Amino acid sequence: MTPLAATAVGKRYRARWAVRDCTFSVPEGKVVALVGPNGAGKSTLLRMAAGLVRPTTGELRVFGTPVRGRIHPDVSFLAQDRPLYGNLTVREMARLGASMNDRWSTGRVEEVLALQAGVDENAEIRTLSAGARTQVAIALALGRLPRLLLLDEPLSDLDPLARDETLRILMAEVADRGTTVVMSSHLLTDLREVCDHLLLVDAGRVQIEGDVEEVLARHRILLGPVTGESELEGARVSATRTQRQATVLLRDAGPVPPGWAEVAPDLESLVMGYLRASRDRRKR
Ligand SMILES: Nc1ncnc2c1ncn2[C@@H]1O[C@H](COP(=O)(O)OP(=O)(O)OP(=O)(O)O)[C@@H](O)[C@H]1O
Repeated sequence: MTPLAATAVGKRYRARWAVRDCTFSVPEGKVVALVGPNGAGKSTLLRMAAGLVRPTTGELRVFGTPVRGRIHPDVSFLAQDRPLYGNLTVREMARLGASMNDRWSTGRVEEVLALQAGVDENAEIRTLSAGARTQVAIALALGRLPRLLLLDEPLSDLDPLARDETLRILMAEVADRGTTVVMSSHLLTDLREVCDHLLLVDAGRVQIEGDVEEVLARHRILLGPVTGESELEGARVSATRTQRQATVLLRDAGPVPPGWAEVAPDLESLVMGYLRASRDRRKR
């Protein structure tokens, strides 16, 4: 069953669309990178999937069930503001989690906390650094034993060690339990090593979506003379030019014309190419 599917989903705040006509589906047991610049609509999409925000148009389904104003029992959501009670200790917060959730594993929370070297279970939440609070929030999210884990910018305030710990915990979660993880970031570098599936959004719209290897395999970067661009076959995503040389990102490229060199893009250059195209469309 598809963990998360969106059909023509849009969200309008007053006159402005935060998310527009988004259609995608997320494969089971994979790590999905929800990437896009600031203000792209990532948090809005995740909040809609968690049932916290109602779409203006379209529909989201979680494991086949339409999301209707409440979180699906198989979903955990880590919100960007990490809502935790500052005057409780980490241990007390975990006990509160147990009392608030029908399905809960204290053992799982303790297991995750034990893997997070920088988190003291007896410390009051308000004394913790932002990074440690994020780690506690992730442990609590896993305590719900989710089948779908939605994480809004989970790595943004973690130091390199905590980031590494967190990624290992999430990788083990996917490998051992088959959990699907959707993680947002405005930096692809955060997620590049771990993601199987890419969902790139900008200006509220999906720019590209799919299995990372398949997406990469469909694209080519061609370098050649600016005067010869009309010879290129394939769907042009974007291009940059110096006086003499053009660098063109193509989808489903045809044969390479004489005088042109071909390079396989990495995920970084592919994402940059799509974001450049999106920005150019907005400028027009
Ligand atoms: N509650 C709200 N009321 C009005 N506008 C909103 C609200 N929430 C989000 N927006 C607007 O919707 C757009 C998308 O915001 P969103 O937070 O979803 O983007 P994002 O990709 O998560 O950005 P960031 O990486 O900065 O967190 C932005 O222009 C934002 O200002």
